[in-house]
Amino acid sequence: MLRWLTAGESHGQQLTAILEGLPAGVRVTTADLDVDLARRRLGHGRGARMSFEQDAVTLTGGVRHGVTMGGPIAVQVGNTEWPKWTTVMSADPVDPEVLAGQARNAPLTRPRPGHADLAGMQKYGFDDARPVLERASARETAARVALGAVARAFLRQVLDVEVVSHVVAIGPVTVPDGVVPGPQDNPRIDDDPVRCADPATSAVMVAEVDDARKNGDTLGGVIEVVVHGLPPGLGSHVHWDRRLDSRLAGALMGVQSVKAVEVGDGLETARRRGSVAHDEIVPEDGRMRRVTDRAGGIEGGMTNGEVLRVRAAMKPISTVPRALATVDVATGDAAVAINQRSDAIAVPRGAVVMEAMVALVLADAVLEKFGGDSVTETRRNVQTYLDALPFR
Ligand SMILES: Cc1cc2nc3c(=O)[nH]c(=O)nc-3n(C[C@H](O)[C@H](O)[C@H](O)COP(=O)(O)O)c2cc1C
Ligand SMILES: C=C(O[C@@H]1CC(C(=O)O)=C[C@@H](OP(=O)(O)O)[C@H]1O)C(=O)O
Repeated sequence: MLRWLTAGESHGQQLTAILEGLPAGVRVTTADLDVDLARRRLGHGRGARMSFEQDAVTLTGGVRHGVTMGGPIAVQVGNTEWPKWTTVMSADPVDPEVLAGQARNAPLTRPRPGHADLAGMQKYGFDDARPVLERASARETAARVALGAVARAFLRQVLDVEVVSHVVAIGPVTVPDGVVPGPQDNPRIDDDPVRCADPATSAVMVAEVDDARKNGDTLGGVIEVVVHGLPPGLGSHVHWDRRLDSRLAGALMGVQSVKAVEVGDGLETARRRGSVAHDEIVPEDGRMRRVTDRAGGIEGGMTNGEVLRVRAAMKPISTVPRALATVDVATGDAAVAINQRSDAIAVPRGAVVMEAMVALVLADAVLEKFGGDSVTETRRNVQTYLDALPFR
């Protein structure tokens, strides 16, 4: 079983993450983590912080000379914002007079509709949104992406699995059906300002982002994660919490601002008749082939050997410059919500976070099916299974 945890605040000293349960022998370096962290910072519509936040990443446990040793893998991602926040975010008590002189420490009492501010203040008994937004912030996804890079290395090394993603909708602008990136397409898609795999749609998406920003507004959208190279049989039909679709949906819904998850053709499937909703199986050269991949590579909660496709829908950013109505909790009066430096849209960056979550869930499912204390052992178990697989 693979377990992972993150800790740390948006303007704290650093994020900390631990990944436990990965076998020994996975080749992974700081540079591998840097690749995905850099990808997470890109994208048209990103906020100012993403142009200077450096994501200073260090592997602090579980890896020696570029190879995992079987123990928990520990990662820290330093916040380059920290020097400006040492007093306001200090773990130890600070002299109240010193704090009073810090403009950044002024209580945030005008909660943003759509962010965690108000529900978090009520739940935890705060009269200031700061302690809520610091942890609700998607800054935390940098830690998940660092762990996802480790999971990605494992998947590549045991199964040649590639996890790619693309943005399929921004606001009302949607890519045409049938655009599915290949296993090596991430670098090409990364070059696109909105990580869209279709150049014509990309241009319209960019215009949509520019228009929203010009009007003091924000946007959401839909991301599709596509996974090539998975064998059939990951996950299981036997119990709800062993279903791979259930585990993927939970992991993707666990990313800030995700409001819906679809597997394969998802909601569209529900609108079709059965005769055109499923993936027919035909014999070909003594093997079997699926005519389509509407199911997105999962049937009965298990991979079926086809390309895996899952989609996550992100709501628009809730720090809307054209400020939304709220109540000042200090006075009870009508007010406009906090507006501060923010992304106008985080969907292109969010795609890299979704990849990380999918990679972590798949690495867990691979270990559940094949076990192994070393990459060599896991690979051997995979090969034995594939060699014995009927109807292949
Ligand atoms: C990668 C990423 C970046 C985000 N950037 C911002 C941002 O700059 N400003 C903001 O208000 N919300 C941003 N969000 C969304 C908030 O984190 C989210 O609205 C908040 O956590 C509440 O969402 P929830 O209701 O889904 O929990 C971002 C989300 C992600 C995934
Ligand atoms: C810092 C990151 O994203 C942040 C997520 C976020 C939010 O409310 O979720 C708000 C913004 O933070 P700040 O107000 O400090 O600019 C984003 O920049 C990051 O992704 O690394």
